Amino acid sequence: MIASSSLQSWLKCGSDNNLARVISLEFRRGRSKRFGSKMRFRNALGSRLFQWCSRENHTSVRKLLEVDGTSERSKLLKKVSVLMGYSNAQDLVEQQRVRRESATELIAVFKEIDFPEISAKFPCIKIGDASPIELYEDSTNMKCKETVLSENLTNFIRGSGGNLESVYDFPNECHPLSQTPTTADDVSISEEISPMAQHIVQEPAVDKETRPESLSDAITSDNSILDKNIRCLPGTTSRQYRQLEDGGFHTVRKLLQHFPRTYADLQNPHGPIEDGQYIMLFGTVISSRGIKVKSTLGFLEVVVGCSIVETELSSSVKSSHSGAEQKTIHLHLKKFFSGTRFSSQYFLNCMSAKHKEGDLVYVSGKIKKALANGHYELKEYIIDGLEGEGEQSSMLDRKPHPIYPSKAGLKPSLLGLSISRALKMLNPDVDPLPPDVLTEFNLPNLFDAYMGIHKPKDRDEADFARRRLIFDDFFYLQLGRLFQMLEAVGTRVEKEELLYKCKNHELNTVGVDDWSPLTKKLLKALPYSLTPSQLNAVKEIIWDLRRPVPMNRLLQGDVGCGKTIVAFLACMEVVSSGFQAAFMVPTEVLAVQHYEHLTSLLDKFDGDDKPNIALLTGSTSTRESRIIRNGLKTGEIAMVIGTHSLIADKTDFSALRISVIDEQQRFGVVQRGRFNSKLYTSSSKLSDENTSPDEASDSETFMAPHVLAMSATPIPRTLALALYGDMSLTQITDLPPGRQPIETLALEGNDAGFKTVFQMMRDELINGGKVYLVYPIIDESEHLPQLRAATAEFDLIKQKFEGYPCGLLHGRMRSDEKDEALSSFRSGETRILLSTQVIEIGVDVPDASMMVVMNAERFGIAQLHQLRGRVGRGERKSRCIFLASTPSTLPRLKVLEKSADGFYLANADLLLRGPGNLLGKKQSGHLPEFPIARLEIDGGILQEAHHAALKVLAASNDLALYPRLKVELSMRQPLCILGD
Ligand SMILES: Nc1ncnc2c1ncn2[C@@H]1O[C@H](COP(=O)(O)OP(=O)(O)OP(=O)(O)O)[C@@H](O)[C@H]1O
Repeated sequence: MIASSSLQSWLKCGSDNNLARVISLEFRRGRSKRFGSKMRFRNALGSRLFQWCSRENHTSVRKLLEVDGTSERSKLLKKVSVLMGYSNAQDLVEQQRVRRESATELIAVFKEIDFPEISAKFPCIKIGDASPIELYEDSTNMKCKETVLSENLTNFIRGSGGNLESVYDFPNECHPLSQTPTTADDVSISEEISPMAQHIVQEPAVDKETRPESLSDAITSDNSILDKNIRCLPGTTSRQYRQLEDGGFHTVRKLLQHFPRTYADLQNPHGPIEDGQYIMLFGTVISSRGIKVKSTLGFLEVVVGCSIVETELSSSVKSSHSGAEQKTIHLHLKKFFSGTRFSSQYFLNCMSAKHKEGDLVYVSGKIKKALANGHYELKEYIIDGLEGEGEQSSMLDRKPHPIYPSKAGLKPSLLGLSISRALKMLNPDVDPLPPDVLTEFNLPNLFDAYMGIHKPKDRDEADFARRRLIFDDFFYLQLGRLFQMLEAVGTRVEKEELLYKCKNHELNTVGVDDWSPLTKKLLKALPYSLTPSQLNAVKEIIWDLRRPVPMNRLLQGDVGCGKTIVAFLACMEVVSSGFQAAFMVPTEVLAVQHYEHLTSLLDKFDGDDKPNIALLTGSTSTRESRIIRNGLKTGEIAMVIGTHSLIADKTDFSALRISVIDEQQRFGVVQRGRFNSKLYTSSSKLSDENTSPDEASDSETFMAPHVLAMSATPIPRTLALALYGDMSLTQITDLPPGRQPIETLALEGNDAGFKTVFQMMRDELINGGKVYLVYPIIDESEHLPQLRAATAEFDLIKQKFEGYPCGLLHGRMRSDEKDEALSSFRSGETRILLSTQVIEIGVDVPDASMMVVMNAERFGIAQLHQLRGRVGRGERKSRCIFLASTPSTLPRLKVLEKSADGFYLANADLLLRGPGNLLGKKQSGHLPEFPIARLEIDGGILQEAHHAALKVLAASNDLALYPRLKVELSMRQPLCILGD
């Protein structure tokens, strides 16, 4: 008894903290099999106690503590814990954990931030320049805390050789509460430490007038706060730091670039609530309790009361809106915990304490079931507290409440809280963009943009902010790319030309009067006038062709918008100057079609200046192709239209100046590059009068041909190149006059579906239309019995539509048979064409008015869009029917019902497939990380960003005038990811 009280008094006299830590350690080691060593136990706890006993000569106490063997170990731990005033060892561990976390968090703030390391990494961070003592000097309160900390918490550490981590820090998986479900978000410490941390992050205000303009000065300017380590965030616990870092949020910028996925409308929804419905409501915590069901099971139940407006008249309280009723519903949020550890009353109490009665919260989830009138159980829910007065008042002010997507298992509430803290650190002067760019492009400054996206006053402010942040995404990409190009271009001429282009980006067209005579002649020969955007496209391309730097341009326009004639005109411009043009298409059918189209136009030329045009495909006879190749080599042939044969090794050009690649997505990267190896010789003259003879000969020798790629549906890689690469973009945005939208229907290909389709076909044929039937395969396949085959259905269709001649077209037919089938359909000799996807690319039969695609789910979205583009190419109203094999595939096809916009559909594809490796040869890959931009709707901002980047580089091509932009660029965009 005496021994016991003596030990008790010793335990209570100041060393209890240390001893408790030892016991806690031993207890946890005992639980974790990995650490259940008797040896350690003796060393750690035993030796301390025995030392003390020996010193104090307490033999009786010594006896009391004398235990041998691990079976007695737990008894001792319990005994000592009770003597120390805890109910048992587990209770001690629990309380130690709470203390330990608080301590570690505080120590983290004082000790863990390695200021010199941070400042070495980020020279812009000023705190590293000052000695830590000075930093803390102002904060006596904090200094005091640090001293207490040092004394209380580091005593025993010193006794253990100063190695806190090794002695007390457990690997996460061994921590008894490490498996705590992530419902807990301990922020209690944050209030305590925030004043100090705020002090740390506050930087001296910089007088705008005296702002340094040199690069080194700029590096230390305030915009660099964005690249500070998040460990500088005020009021954040070390556990939260770790969580954030594990989630990839290493810098303030990363955090601020985690944008809300949406904003909650603070008006709770109207209408009745049904089972399974997804709801997002604001409300007040009514109760929160942790209930232990049995020794290994417990649950937490939080009841939230939300006020909603219902349209049903049965509810009790009338609102001011006529016909609407306001009532309070109760949401029951339950979370179950299993295992003795998590079902302890202590743990459950801790969990329930997270939500206090009266707390304002935001709840989202699915209604599981109605429990009673006005009471609903919610599943898969998220409950976010509205932390701090700011958020609560934002709720009361009915401001939009940002909803953050979770990332790497981080709770949206933690992210929201950390973002709020990061915003507090921001300086209004954080923007590296020059003010004139902001004014010209009507953008908010960066500070306002971050505030506006995370804490908008209203939706408009959020939208305005979003515009700026999207602009930044694109602007730095464009700036980086152009900057890199300027740095990298080899010759002086190219550099100057590129700069010229940058400086005069608004003068980038050549008016019709200045076109070459041949180009003007072709324009005159057309049976129609060009649409405004076709005309603009030609002007833009011709301007580029006259630069002595190779053009790399994408001509994008939706199916049937008339890209071919634009490319023909560009070829004529080059031919007119004595150079050669090559026009490469992916199929023979298309090559023949283009060849016939162009020759028919050239036939209208009067005089004898008609250029010599040739057709070269795989089906061209050996003799004929030898003659053509010879003509290309000698320069006798000015323009060649063909397939892959154009890039065969044996095809040489005398002065190739432009290569047009139609439907360029059909060609691989390597194939496109092959044209570059066909450098033209310097024998021909240059058309650019502005270029001096010296420069001309320089560039002539080394310049690769201009490349004009055409695409209706840019595949992901193309799109990515337009964004990242040096590919300029010309768009045709209008359709020739008289075109009507194609009526699109996605139907299930069952009996009823076919009946409808056949009836529609009949109506179309009676009205004089022509119908394409597209099949996924040529012949029936045993392995794929569900697929319809073109040849197998030929007779059936002939029978069904007697009196309407049918044709067949597929890839296994001979070239002349294909031409024959297509020209019969074009002339109207056949009215129904059963075909495979061979018609997908570029086939132009203007009066074809209906298309039916069998087993449409077998085709990609972009492919279906291309196929659909084979109809609606004239003035006749057209229809396209996609037949799905199963109902489950219908939703994907319905995307095409809703949109006829190639860019939108390409993006749907982009999201599914990723844009591929930009610089490699792969055609598949992952989506680039755009934190906020959505390509399908933000193309306009991309253009603006491009212009802004040009403007900046035009003013200072090496960015010497904009040091802050240069720093920002390197922080955002390590240039290596852009290639080169
Ligand atoms: N300005 C115009 N006015 C009237 N018709 C035009 C005009 N421009 C082109 N066309 C006609 O529109 C049809 C489609 O043109 P074209 O084949 O060049 O389209 P495209 O953009 O290449 O389409 P796709 O991507 O499907 O190949 C052709 O019959 C062409 O003669």
